[in-house]
Amino acid sequence: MTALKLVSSNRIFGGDQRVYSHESKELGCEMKFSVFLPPQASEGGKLPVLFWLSGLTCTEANFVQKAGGQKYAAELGLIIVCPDTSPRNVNIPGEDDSWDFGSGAGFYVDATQEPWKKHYRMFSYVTKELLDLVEANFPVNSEKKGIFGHSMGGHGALVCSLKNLGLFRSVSTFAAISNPINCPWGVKAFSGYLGENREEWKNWDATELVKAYNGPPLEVFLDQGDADQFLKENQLLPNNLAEACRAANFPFILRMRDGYDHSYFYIATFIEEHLRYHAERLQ
Ligand SMILES: N[C@@H](CCC(=O)N[C@@H](CS)C(=O)NCC(=O)O)C(=O)O
Repeated sequence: MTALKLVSSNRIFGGDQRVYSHESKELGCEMKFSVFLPPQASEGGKLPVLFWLSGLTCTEANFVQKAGGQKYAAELGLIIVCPDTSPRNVNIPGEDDSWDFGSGAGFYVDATQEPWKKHYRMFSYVTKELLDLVEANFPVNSEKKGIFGHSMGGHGALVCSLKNLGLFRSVSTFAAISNPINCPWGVKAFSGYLGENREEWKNWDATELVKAYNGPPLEVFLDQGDADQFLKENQLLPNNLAEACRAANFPFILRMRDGYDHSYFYIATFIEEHLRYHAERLQ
């Protein structure tokens, strides 16, 4: 396992907000991730861990700087790990050309298509390599893992939990891309990373995965602002996922938030509710 390099560490609410870098085998490049260690991390016990997956254009920094989650994670004794959203500087022609494909837009899938397939393996990176690194380096209770995310990262949280039966015990999303095979962002990303076979896309689509789910009991907490511009542009399609959950008897909570948009202002407003939700399920 590769060594972690400490990039920064700042005390906040009695815990430490850190950034680390490491050489990723899955992605074939140097990656950064952030980790919040609550005060309880220095008391010798093992703590629950949450993985936060960010949306398009983000890095490991957006959540820690804008969501305001540390205060509640410090109170609840939760470790929060935030990876970057794609490989970086891997010299693929055009990797930096769009904000919704390539750099900053890895979509948490394992690409099968040239020229992306060697590096764009964010699904395996998050659910195997990063998870192993976190368990080896921080005081984590490996029985108590949850995952949550925003927009593209909400899609990632759903897919990482629905495809890894039993790995994550709690899942929540803010403004998730809920049915990517039927929205412009998803069609663009899946065409590029996964090719033109739309049957294969279903293996990476939360709405389709819920229909086929055959794992241990799981509930998804879906959160959505009703003034979200991307909801209006049919990029998010939460009702398609809710409908699939209803039809499959898959437990879900859908909270619509009056007047909230897609931004981290919205996330900061409801982050406490999500962190308490995870803490309760990871007790
Ligand atoms: N770049 C896009 C917006 C992309 C966007 O809204 N990204 C969301 C995730 S999908 C985000 O979290 N942005 C970073 C931030 O708000 O800190 C635009 O200008 O329309």
